[in-house]
Amino acid sequence: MSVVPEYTSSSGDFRSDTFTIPTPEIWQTVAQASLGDSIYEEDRDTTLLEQRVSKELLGGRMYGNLEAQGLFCVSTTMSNQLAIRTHLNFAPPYSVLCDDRAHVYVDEGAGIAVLSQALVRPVKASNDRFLTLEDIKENYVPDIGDIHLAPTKLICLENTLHGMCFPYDELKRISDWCHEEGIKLHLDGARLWNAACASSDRSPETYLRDIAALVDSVSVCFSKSLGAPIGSMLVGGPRFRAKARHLQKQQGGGIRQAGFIARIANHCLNSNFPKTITEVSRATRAFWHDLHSTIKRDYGMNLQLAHPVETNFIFVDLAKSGINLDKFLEIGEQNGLRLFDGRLAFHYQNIGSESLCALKKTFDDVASYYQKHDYKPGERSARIY
Ligand SMILES: Cc1ncc(COP(=O)(O)O)c(C=O)c1O
Ligand SMILES: C[C@@H](O)[C@H](N)C(=O)O
Repeated sequence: MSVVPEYTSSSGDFRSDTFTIPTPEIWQTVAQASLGDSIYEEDRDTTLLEQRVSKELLGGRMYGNLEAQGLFCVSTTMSNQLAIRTHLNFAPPYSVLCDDRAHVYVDEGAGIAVLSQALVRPVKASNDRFLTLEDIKENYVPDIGDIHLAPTKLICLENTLHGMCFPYDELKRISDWCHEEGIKLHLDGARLWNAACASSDRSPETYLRDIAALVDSVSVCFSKSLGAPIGSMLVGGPRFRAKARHLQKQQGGGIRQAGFIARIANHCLNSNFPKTITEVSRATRAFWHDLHSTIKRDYGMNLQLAHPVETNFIFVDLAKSGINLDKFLEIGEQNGLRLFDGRLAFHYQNIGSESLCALKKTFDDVASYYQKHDYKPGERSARIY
């Protein structure tokens, strides 16, 4: 039986912000966790976290001034799929429209089709960054009684998506239109914390509240940039939460003594939002600025981005930059780094000087290699994010 090597640090891990590991402080907070059974809604820490996220952080109101209520979930895949099933409420034929890069479409195991029996309408963002209302209008399926069609009953947006922020004003336009058309709007906000900290025209706290007021439901995640090992929160109106909680139990997603998980999530909120998450984004942008300019100056290599750097991700387009994926991973490993491909995820445990020096040296070594070797595209292309 193969032995999995012990994972003791994420300082050299740029694969994703999901790889952060619990800190000693996290384990210390567990000792004070409440012990109630959260399936019977008897756990204090779970209830306090649900209330803190829905009432305090998201301002207590969803679209239509509905009271916001939180449902603690084990993952954001679960909270997204529960939201979709709850909104669609089993009346196919219908369809869900989303960005063709959306996690709910690309990375949730065809959950929309399998669990909600819905057609998915993936749409390419015409600006390569976020879906506009025009993109949606050109691709949604109207409910006009045509028995050939699967009318659009839900739109799922994502903020951030590939580290890019969804502009508030565009989300407002889409929200207004959706609700005139009788279409529900869910937001996959696994990294909504990051978008809030990157907002240029309102505080992170105000941003979260303003966003929640535009959507019918939102998922926020504790196990990404916040640094918790597990946990997500699905927030919606009272009837929505009641139905989602029923479906959660049906799917085996009910959690007995969830107090310690909820307490850890709350601890990570206190520790990392908004200050730490803001610092990670600043460090990410600064690293890219320095990397691009020095690699060009020292080696003449013009590194290309697949997406703009707005929060905690740098998406280097390896092929356009003339870098073979396998060579990049090989040199990264030589420098003690864990990489998936050109997507570099920054988090509060890998922005120390040693980590960033190892990452910079990786690119120096790659650029130096290509001063002596021609670029050969590899068999394997980068993961489709
Ligand atoms: C945008 C987005 N949504 C949802 C998820 C799913 O989260 P989880 O891993 O908790 O299921 C992820 C990945 O972690 C993600 O990047
Ligand atoms: C791969 C995906 O599920 C994960 N959310 C990530 O961004 O790493």
